[in-house]
Amino acid sequence: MLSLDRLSFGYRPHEQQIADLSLDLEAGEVLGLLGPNGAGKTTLVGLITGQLRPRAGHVHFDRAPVRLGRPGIALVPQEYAFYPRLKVRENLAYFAGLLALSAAERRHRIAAALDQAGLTELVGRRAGDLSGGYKRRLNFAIALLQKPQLLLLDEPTANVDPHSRQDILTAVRELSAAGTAIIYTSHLLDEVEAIATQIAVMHAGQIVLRGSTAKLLSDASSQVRFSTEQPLPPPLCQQLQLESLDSQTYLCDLQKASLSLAELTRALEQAGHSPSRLSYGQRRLEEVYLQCLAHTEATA
Ligand SMILES: Nc1ncnc2c1ncn2[C@@H]1O[C@H](COP(=O)(O)OP(=O)(O)OP(=O)(O)O)[C@@H](O)[C@H]1O
Repeated sequence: MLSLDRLSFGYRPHEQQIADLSLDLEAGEVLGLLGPNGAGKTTLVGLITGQLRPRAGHVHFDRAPVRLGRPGIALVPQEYAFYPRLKVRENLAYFAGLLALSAAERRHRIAAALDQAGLTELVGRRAGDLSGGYKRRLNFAIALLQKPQLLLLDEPTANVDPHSRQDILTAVRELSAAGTAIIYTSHLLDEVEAIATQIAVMHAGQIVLRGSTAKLLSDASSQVRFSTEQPLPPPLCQQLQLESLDSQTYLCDLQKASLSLAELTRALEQAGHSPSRLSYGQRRLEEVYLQCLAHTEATA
């Protein structure tokens, strides 16, 4: 459905914020787009929606090149994108009026968007007077008016309370179940782990890790993470094939190192380093993400 082919982009002639990036996404998938500050997530979102033009490469949606305002692609931006002086109802009526719809279809879409975003009770409130969480919901409702096939959400739950966050996540799940492809950028990894079917990690304008959430988490399930009181000597790290996450936190892939958990702890104890805060089994996305970035930075 969405296909990015060898995209490059720079804000200025000698800069490159997106570097030879390719990515595909199918209907109904929720892609968690992760990466540290400045990795290029918002820039990539701008290229997908057609707000930015690639220097090289292509963005295709349903096999046609993407242009700004293409029907079927909607964005929930980081910043508030409505008229604060207008009421909630007036904002929705204004944005629905920009779509080529019959009056009946407009009314229907407004009611559905209000319902999906949990805003029905607040239609008469001035948008600027809403709380931060409800302003986010209004941003979301405006994007839903289009009934998008591809919905991009750029940190939609930043500064949102747990209740509003759950409502937004529920709405995202419902949209994905109905076939909408979703790209979701967030720094809240628990949230991404809960809703994303696919993960892409960006670093310096490139995708450094990509795969299904289930596969990425299960691939890492033979890994043990532990801490020690003192940094371990490099020969011991080499012998046990340990990857250093920070000066006193290590990761061992038992499968790759051909070790059992008992053998690993015995070897550490024999060398005088009792492991503490040891975790083993299904990994959390946060660990996979941090490991990926540590590895990327170490090899950069
Ligand atoms: N309008 C702009 N003009 C020039 N440079 C920009 C502009 N917008 C972003 N950049 C630069 O592009 C790079 C990528 O920024 P971008 O906002 O896409 O990152 P991000 O991954 O979304 O970060 P964050 O997690 O902080 O939102 C950064 O180095 C940033 O300084």
